[in-house]
Amino acid sequence: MVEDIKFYEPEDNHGFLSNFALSPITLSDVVWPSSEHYYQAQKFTDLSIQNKILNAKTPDEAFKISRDFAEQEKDDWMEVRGAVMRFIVFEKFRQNTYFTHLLVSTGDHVLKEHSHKDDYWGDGGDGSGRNELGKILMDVREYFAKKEPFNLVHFVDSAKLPTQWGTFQMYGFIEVKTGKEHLALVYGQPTSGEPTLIRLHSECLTGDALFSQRCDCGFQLARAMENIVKKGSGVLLYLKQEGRGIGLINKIRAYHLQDEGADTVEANERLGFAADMRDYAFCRGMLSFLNIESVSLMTNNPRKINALTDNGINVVERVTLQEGNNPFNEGYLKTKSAKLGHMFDAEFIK
Ligand SMILES: Nc1nc2c(ncn2[C@@H]2O[C@H](COP(=O)(O)OP(=O)(O)OP(=O)(O)O)[C@@H](O)[C@H]2O)c(=O)[nH]1
Ligand SMILES: [Zn+2]
Repeated sequence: MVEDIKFYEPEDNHGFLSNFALSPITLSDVVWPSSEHYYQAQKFTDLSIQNKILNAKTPDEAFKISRDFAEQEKDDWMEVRGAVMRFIVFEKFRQNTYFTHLLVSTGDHVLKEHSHKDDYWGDGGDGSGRNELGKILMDVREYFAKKEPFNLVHFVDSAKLPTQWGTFQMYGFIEVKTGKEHLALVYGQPTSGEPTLIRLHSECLTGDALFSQRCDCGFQLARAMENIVKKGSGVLLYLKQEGRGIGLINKIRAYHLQDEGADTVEANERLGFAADMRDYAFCRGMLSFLNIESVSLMTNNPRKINALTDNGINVVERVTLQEGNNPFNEGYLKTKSAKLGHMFDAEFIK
């Protein structure tokens, strides 16, 4: 059974669902610090009261000011309050895409405002309340859940990842279309407005974890993480695309054919696969969650540049990542250059 998500205090788990969560909303050039500020102010026609609430330092204060003037509430407030709430909750999420990602990532859990004080907007504390706010939030969620980029991945959780180069923050996502688990490793605080140094790294168990010298993956992974830490900030997307999308066991079959003389492209084709089965469209969801719109991309692979560009990410610069050439991957690197278009210096693959 899917458990209910109960929220109340903005600083607690799922607090972003509360109207008391700070989330600036701009309406006709006026910036409301929270949906609570806006909702409380709409109770009054008197502009001076509206302004007092607008300028309240906190949502709690906005609520208290509104109580102080309770006698001056609009006559029709009870009839219109539902529409006002629906409007401002929708705007809150429309204008705060990070919150929208979090909202959509709650999937199909029932959302409940767990309030002992309120049995209209909330659940009344004992579950008997109408939970009208929860219902509005679920309607808003349904609307955005179908829209890109929110429909691409669901964020699950985040934790620290200390490494030999520095401590990254690791974010876990589920790709909606396939159910695959992907990671984002974030180092430092990428500056908004500036391109972020990123790498899209396709999973390669043999290279990344088992020290294989058949490919260049493990060496590239290490260098990419080092480069990010040296720069002070950046993001590595670790993508569940083992074997260029054919999976680990099929990659072993492909390696077997390569042991017998096939190159990396021929081996895939003999197994009935395209040379490269990867699709990067969902990366836009992860980058949107992290608020990244323009990037310096560490890659030698022109397909990755095109995939991001096609998905609305501005690739400002390509950073080469030529690492780990050795006698065992010489043929592999040459084939990538000749058949897959990888951009290597002649020196690197000679
Ligand atoms: N099918 C198949 N996959 C391979 C082979 N060697 C490595 N891979 C996979 O290829 C992916 C890495 O892709 P690469 O083409 O090396 O490099 P790239 O990531 O596309 O491009 P760069 O950004 O330049 O590194 C990983 O998923 C590996 O598991 C192989 O011989 N056959
Ligand atoms: Zn590899």
